[in-house]
Amino acid sequence: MLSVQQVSGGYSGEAILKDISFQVEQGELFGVLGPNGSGKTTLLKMISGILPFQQGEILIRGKRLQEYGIKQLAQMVAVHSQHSSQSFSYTVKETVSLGRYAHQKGWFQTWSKEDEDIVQRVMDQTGISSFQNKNIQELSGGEKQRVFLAQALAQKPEILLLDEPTNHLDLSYQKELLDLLKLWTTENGLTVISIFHDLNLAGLYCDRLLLLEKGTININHIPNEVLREDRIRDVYHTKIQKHPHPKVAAPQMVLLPEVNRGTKVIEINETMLHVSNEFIDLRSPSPLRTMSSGVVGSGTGWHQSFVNRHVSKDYNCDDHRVEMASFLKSKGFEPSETVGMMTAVWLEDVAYQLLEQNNFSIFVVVTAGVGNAVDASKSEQHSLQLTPGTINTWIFVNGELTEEAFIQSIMTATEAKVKAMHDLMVLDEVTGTIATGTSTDSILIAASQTGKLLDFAGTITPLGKLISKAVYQCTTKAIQKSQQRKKT
Ligand SMILES: Nc1ncnc2c1ncn2[C@@H]1O[C@H](COP(=O)(O)OP(=O)(O)OP(=O)(O)O)[C@@H](O)[C@H]1O
Repeated sequence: MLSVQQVSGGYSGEAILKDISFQVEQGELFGVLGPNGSGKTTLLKMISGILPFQQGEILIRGKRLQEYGIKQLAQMVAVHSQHSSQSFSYTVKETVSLGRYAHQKGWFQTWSKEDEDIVQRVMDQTGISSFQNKNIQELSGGEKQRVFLAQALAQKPEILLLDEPTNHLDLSYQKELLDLLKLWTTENGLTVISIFHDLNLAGLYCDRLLLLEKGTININHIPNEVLREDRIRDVYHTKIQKHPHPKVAAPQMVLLPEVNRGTKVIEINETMLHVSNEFIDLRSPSPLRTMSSGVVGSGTGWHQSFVNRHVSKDYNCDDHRVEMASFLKSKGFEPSETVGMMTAVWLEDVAYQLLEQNNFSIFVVVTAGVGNAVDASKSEQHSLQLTPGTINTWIFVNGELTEEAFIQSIMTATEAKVKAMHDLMVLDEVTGTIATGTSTDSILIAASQTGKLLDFAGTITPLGKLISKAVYQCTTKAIQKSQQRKKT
C-alpha cells in the first residue's frame, strides 16, 4: 500500500530524516515510535504530501506521491493531527462533513445521501452524534480530538495518518478509538499509520512498529521485538521493565522510578507476627512483592498485610472471596493490600522460624491440618470437596528475588512439605497411602526486594537450603502439634 524508499529531508535544507525505507501493507495498524524530536511528525508530513522531501521516493499503491493531484491524494490519504487548527466556528457536524469534500464532484457540489450516511455513521462510531450541533470551539480537548478523527474517517481514505490520536482522550475513549481503528483495519482494510508516545498502547494494538532515533530507523519489526528492555532503555534513555500483558499476547513496559518507596532494607521476623484464636497476622513496615494462592491477593502483586484466618470446618466456601474481603475490612485490613488465607486448624498450633545466612534471611510460618490429606499420585480416587482443612505456608524473604527464584521457592517449599508428610507418615484416608499435601493447601512467597539479590531458589542454592530446612521443620512441628491436639 505504502512504500517509503530511502527518503531524506527536513526543513530549510537540513536533513531531519535520513535514508528512511519501510513498507506498510493494506489493513495494517502501523505504529511510529521515537523520542521527542526524532522525526515522527516530519515523516507523517512527508507521507501526507504536506512537506516535500529532498531524496528518495514515496509510493502509494505503486504510484509516486508527486503524481497524485491534491484532491486525488485526499481521497487516498486522510490526516488526523493533534494540532488541527481548523476549528473556526463550525458546528461538529459541519466539521465532520468537510471530510467529504474530496469525494464531491464537479463545480456545483451536491450533498448526497451517501455523504449524509457516512457522516452520521462516523459520528456514531466516534461518540459525537449527541453534540453534533454544538460549536466546535465549545468542546473539550478530547471531544475535539474525536471530531477530527470523525472528519478523517468521513473522508473514507485508504490510508489514515494519525499524530498521537489518544492525546487528550480519557481511558475509555483511548480504548474505544483504538478498538475502532483496529476494526476498520481488519474489516474494511483501512491502513493506519499512527504516531504513539504510549508504548503500551502501541504494543497492544499495532501489527508492526517503526522506532525512530535521531531521524533514522532503529528498528521496524513486530511489537515484541521493538519493545525490548535494552532497546527502549537505550533509545529513550530511561529505566523500564517489560512485562507480559495479563490477558493479551502483547508486550507492556513499566517505568522504574528513581525514588522507590520500597528501598528501605527491612527484616520480617517474629516480632511482627501476632497470633490469636481468630487469625494470625503479620504487618510489614513496607509492601512486599508477593506470589501466592491466597483467597485474597492471589497471583503476583505487592502486599503489606498477611492474614491466616481460622474458620470452622463447616464454613460455607461458596462466595469465600467476598466474605473474606469483608472479614478483613472489619478487622482493619485493606483487602487490596492483604494476602488472606483460611484454615480450620487451631491457630496456636502455628510453627514459625527465622533462618539467617550471609546478608539475607527468611521467616517461615506454617499452620497444618491434615484431616483432609491427599496422595497427589492417587488423587483421582477422591471426589471434589472443598473443605478448609489445609496446610498454609508463608515464606518471607528478606532479600531480592528474581521471577525465577519466586517460582523455584514454591517448588522447593512444596518438596520440603511433601517430605515432612512422608517422614510423619501422614496417610490419605481414601487410598491408605502416604499423603503429599491436602486438597486446599496455600502458599505465599513474600520478598522485601531489598538487600541481597537471590537469583535462584532450587533446593541446593543458598536460598533453597534455608527454605527447605525451615519449611520441613515448621511443617513437621505444625503437623505434630495438630496431631497431638487430636489425640488429647
Ligand atoms: N517547521 C519546522 N521548521 C524547522 N524545524 C522543524 C520544524 N518542525 C520540526 N522541526 C525540527 O525537526 C525535528 C523533528 O521534529 P518532529 O516534529 O518531526 O519530531 P517528533 O518525533 O514528531 O517529536 P515530538 O515527539 O516532540 O512530537 C526537531 O528537531 C524539530 O525541532
